[in-house]
Amino acid sequence: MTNYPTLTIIINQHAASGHSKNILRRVIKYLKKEHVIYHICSTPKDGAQKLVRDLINNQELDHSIPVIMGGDGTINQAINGVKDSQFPQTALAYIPAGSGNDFANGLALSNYHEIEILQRILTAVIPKKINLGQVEINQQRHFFINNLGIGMDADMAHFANQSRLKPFFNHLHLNKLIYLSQINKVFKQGPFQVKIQIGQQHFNFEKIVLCIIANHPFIGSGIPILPAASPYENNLDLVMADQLNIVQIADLVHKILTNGQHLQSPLVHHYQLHNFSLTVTSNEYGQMDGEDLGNHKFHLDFSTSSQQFWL
Ligand SMILES: Nc1ncnc2c1ncn2[C@@H]1O[C@H](COP(=O)(O)OP(=O)(O)OP(=O)(O)O)[C@@H](O)[C@H]1O
Repeated sequence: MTNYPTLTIIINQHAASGHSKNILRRVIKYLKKEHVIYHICSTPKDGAQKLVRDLINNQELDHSIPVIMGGDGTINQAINGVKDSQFPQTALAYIPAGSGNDFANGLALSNYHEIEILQRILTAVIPKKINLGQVEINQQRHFFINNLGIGMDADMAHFANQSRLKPFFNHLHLNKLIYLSQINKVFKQGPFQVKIQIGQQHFNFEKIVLCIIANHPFIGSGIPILPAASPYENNLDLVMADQLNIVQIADLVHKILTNGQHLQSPLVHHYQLHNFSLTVTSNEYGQMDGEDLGNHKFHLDFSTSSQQFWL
């Protein structure tokens, strides 16, 4: 017998086009070598949310640590399952196994091999508190780990998901190229109006093309769009960009990728906030942790929450 905790591994075997199964194989090999007791549950087609909620509500975890293995979509669903459950304080562990893994970038887990992450989980003494975004959409509460975006990033995600080229790029493991291939459609979308309310104060922005509310610095598989954002701080970063010409876009992209000076541009608006409302008055695409929110007007009430992690 070892002193290690028992693990319940909740794996999305389809994450990263099935590559998550290779990570699971290496994890199991290590657990067997160390005589750790573990159980495996695979996520169903509709994801991890109901599975995690039911495991908690039916007390099937039986004091084991739930270890989520998958990408950003899977960890988002797992957290929403915890929050929906009768024990919303339940701590999770996470081994990134997706294609993008931006949440893992935000937690600096991407610097570690999966077996190092596993060793940290097995030897952690107390769970750490990680900040989450919380948003109310049509009186329904959702939690996000990465970001919620309206405008260019959501347009790009929407058109990429619709594209007939997507399976082709996925097959070649060139997932990021699908986004670049959609850039001409994204530029055809016009600017939109955003209204922000912070307490009693109201702010209007007339010609916004990009609006992102983020919990950590990274979007799009490691692009540090909000270098000051931290998942350990109890706030959210809001960044908006005004309508830009191609030269201004090139300049901002260069600054994002080199020195983080893009936030100083007069065309970029940046705030760190705790509680605020955001209204978009025209029909626009939205995304939350990569999930398409559709094309419509938005009224969103943001606040923060937290999730305990064995890290
Ligand atoms: N058994 C399954 N069969 C088909 N799809 C599944 C199954 N389990 C989960 N999924 C789907 O996988 C998607 C989530 O994938 P996830 O985000 O974890 O991986 P990824 O897309 O490779 O990584 P990332 O989001 O980090 O780029 C969800 O939409 C979920 O519905």
